[in-house]
Amino acid sequence: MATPAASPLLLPLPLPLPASTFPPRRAVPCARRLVLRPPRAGRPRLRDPPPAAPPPAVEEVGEEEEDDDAPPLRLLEPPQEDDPFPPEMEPADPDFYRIGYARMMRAYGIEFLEGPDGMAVYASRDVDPLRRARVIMEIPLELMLTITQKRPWMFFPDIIPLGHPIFDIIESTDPETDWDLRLACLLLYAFDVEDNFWQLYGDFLPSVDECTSLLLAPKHKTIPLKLKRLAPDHERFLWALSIVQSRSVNLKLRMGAFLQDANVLVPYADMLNHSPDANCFLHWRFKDRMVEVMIKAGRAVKKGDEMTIDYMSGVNSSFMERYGFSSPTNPWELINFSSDAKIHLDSFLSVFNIAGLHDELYHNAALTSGENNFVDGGVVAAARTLPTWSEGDVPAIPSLERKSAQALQEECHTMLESFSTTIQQDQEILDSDGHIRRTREIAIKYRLHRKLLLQKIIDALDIYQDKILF
Ligand SMILES: C[S@@+](CC[C@H](N)C(=O)[O-])C[C@H]1O[C@@H](n2cnc3c(N)ncnc32)[C@H](O)[C@@H]1O
Repeated sequence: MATPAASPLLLPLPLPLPASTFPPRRAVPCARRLVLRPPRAGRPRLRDPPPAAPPPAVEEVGEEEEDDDAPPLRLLEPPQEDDPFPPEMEPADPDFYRIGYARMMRAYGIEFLEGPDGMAVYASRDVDPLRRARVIMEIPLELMLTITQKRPWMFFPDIIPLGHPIFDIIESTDPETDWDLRLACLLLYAFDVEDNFWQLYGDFLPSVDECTSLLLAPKHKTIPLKLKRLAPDHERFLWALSIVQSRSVNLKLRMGAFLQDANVLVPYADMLNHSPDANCFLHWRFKDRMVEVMIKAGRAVKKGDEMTIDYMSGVNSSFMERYGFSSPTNPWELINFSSDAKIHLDSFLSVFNIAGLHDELYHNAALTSGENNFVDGGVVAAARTLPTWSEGDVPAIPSLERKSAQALQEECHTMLESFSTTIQQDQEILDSDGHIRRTREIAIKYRLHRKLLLQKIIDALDIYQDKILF
């Protein structure tokens, strides 16, 4: 990492991936299968290649522990080495050849495939639940884009010539609000540097058409003047912003004596999709400056399972703004009601056999008779978002409850009518054979999920009114 004040450090540049390692997005057919191979070393060698590095020892993370006798996950494939040089050649000073050496990412027991939500990471083998978290990917700092949120500004890539406008941008922007602008600069800069890793990795990033995060929340409408040198046109600038918004995460990085909150874009790990019930998490390994993707302790993984991380807790609208997607089962969904009407929390929960505390509501399906599958994530979301009351053991009065339920239903109807399309029309657009751009498709899905939730709340309140009589 470097600070703007420091003279540029000549740290090793990452070696580029061979173009064949990971077929580019735009060239890959729909049902593509992306298999990650450990890249070949590209530099000349005068001695036999060293034996393949053993899989790293799994570290203890937080409270999570690991079975000592568990077999390590194997690399996807053994490294492929260059042809050895003729034996009569003298080995030269190995240090000379280590200049410019860079560590590459390593992956264990996973593969990168195209799924319903774009590129994603899947288990390529079963993993038994372990008492400690287990590494499935390691990505060295040199490949990441990072910028710390407090001074001293430390960032990567750090081989930036003194006087470059990036220093100005970093100095003059607010890390709280403009973290995306700062990261976007680093991304654009990395693309400018010849042979930079990101020039190749960029082929696997979504194109402008596929970027959705700016669709509903265009934060930076114009390119700051200082950025013109990095982003020649507005589209490129927006693309970089969208990429960092939708793919970066916040991590605490310990660098020497500093423990810093940083915004980071971690290649390969940025292919992990989000789940509120994620089976993996990211961890900064201080000793050798690697980000690890780890399977959570106690989680069993079956071959073919999707590996996910939890991006953040938030309502669909925040997911849409930041990451460009929403989910119909997002347990954090929220609707803002303006009326004073409230329904009795315990009565509502008991009608649907929902128990637990507000943040951890769950449905007890065993208490539901027959094939009734009305209760799902949408009803749990409804229980969270509906205005409710609860006063000790004071029971609900059915007539008052029905009145409140009707008032809330009316408000949902008004919200539903405020959309320019109906649920059915949205569904028809999505089902139609005509080609719609991915950005539009995602925005329509978001709109649809919102409406489906409103409809679900209306239906749930119907059932509630029926049952509260008894
Ligand atoms: C960090 S990237 C993950 C990799 C991405 N799927 C790709 O194709 O490159 C985040 C993006 O993946 C998609 N995504 C991630 N999790 C999702 C989810 N649970 N549902 C729908 N889309 C999701 C969204 O488009 C989001 O902007």
